[in-house]
Amino acid sequence: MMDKLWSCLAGRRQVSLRRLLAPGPDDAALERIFAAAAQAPDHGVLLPWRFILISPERRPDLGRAFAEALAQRDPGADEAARAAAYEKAFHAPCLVAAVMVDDPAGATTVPVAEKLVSLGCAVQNMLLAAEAQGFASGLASGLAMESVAMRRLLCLLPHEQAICFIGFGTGGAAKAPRERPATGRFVTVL
Ligand SMILES: Cc1cc2nc3c(=O)[nH]c(=O)nc-3n(C[C@H](O)[C@H](O)[C@H](O)COP(=O)(O)O)c2cc1C
Repeated sequence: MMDKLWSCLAGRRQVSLRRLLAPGPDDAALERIFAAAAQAPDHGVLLPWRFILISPERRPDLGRAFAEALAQRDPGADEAARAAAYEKAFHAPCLVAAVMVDDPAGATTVPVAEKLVSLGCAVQNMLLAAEAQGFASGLASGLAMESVAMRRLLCLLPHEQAICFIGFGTGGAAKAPRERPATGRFVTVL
């Protein structure tokens, strides 16, 4: 059991979204990926996150949002830069936006940092569930996440924040394993 878990933990690597190729997960595999998110710890059981699957039909809208976000923060961006921003929407056969929900209606003492931790756990569960099913994955964020155009496209409420996109697909060229920090660098004993 530990071997299986470890092989997923150690086997997962960031694959840039443009290198994620078809096939992506089918409906059943994707459902397991989302079900894995539901296993995340969640202080207060607030469900402080949600995920938005970007359908193929809406990729052009996402592309326009990326391009608009670029134009907003850099009005001088040239046509090539705008085209590259638009193209990002077509990377990865399966693309999901990860959104943190800091719902004031759930007024509790759970701080926003804990909600973000819960989202991070959900995301990692999803990456591992993809890995366990033979799919590669990658995360992408950037300034466009907070743009007006992106917020409008994703229909975010004021208390919601798009954190990153998660791409799933079939891996690019195998990367050399990343050297991981020795536990002594981040574990101390009080
Ligand atoms: C919230 C979040 C956002 C990320 N956004 C990006 C990104 O925009 N571009 C990118 O290349 N990697 C992004 N990454 C992935 C990291 O670059 C990657 O995890 C890191 O290089 C370590 O590699 P590994 O995941 O293979 O261990 C993101 C990771 C996290 C947790």
